[in-house]
Amino acid sequence: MNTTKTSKVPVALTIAGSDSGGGAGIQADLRTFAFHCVHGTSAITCVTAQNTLGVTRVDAMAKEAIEQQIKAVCEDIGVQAAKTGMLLNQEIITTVVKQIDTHAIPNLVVDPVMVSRTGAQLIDDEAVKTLRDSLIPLATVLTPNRYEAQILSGLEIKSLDDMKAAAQTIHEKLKVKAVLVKGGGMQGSLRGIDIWFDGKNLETLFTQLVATKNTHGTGCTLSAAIAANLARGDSLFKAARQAKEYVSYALNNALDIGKGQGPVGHFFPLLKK
Ligand SMILES: Nc1ncnc2c1ncn2[C@@H]1O[C@H](COP(=O)(O)OP(=O)(O)OP(=O)(O)O)[C@@H](O)[C@H]1O
Ligand SMILES: Cc1ncc(CO)c(N)n1
Repeated sequence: MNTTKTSKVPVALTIAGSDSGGGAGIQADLRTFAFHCVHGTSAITCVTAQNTLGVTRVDAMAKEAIEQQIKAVCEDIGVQAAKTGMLLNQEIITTVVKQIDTHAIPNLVVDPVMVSRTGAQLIDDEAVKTLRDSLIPLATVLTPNRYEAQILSGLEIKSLDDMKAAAQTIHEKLKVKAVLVKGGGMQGSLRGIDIWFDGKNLETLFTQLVATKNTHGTGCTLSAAIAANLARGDSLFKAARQAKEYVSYALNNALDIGKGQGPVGHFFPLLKK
């Protein structure tokens, strides 16, 4: 008698960096996929020595290693959605774009990791240009933070109206299906607010501001949750709206570990769907 239970489960792929501290990157993505009952696969683009205080070293993976990871997953398992996170340089971005095209990866969520929430640039200008011109046009959903939205829209973002203008400008300029401008880098209660635009609907996604310093990995968790929801078959806006709620849960369950900014908490009851 066949006693093994098999199930058709949605599969998502994260193409991102490794965070040794476990709070962001593929570590946050895979936990997020799991809590959405989505099987998580990964292609590591770079390895960071990182903790709650910051990043002390970054090593890029060879482009062949990135190619082979994506190929191995797509040729055997297949994915219903994917997200991109930290793509360190132009060569990595170009490699990832080629693989996304070769394997026709659907439902791509691009988290354009270029500038940290505090405004520190994370990748060089050449990489920013390649990200904007080659990868972002492939995005189903783009999730820039405040500073990344300023770069991509060319607009200064200080208010909610500025966030709305930036979302519409980015959608128009970069031809993405939908864009979610994240508010974590804004001031006051705006930190809990994101602006969605998909060419038709301009929506404000509001959650209460969570008074915690432990917000490491919020951006990774949000984009991974959107990808997980898309892999499960949700519509674009529903995927984003539910992901926003998930991040709010994760912030309210943040982990007080390390001497700096602890990670958001993915450990709470499985989502009731
Ligand atoms: N203190 C907070 N309370 C409520 N929501 C928050 C808070 N901080 C961030 N968020 C939410 O977290 C999500 C990520 O936004 P953020 O601007 O922090 O992205 P990011 O800079 O890419 O994140 P990361 O720091 O992980 O790179 C957004 O939905 C934002 O509204
Ligand atoms: C590996 C990695 N990816 C993304 C971020 C952005 O939070 C980070 N800090 N580390």
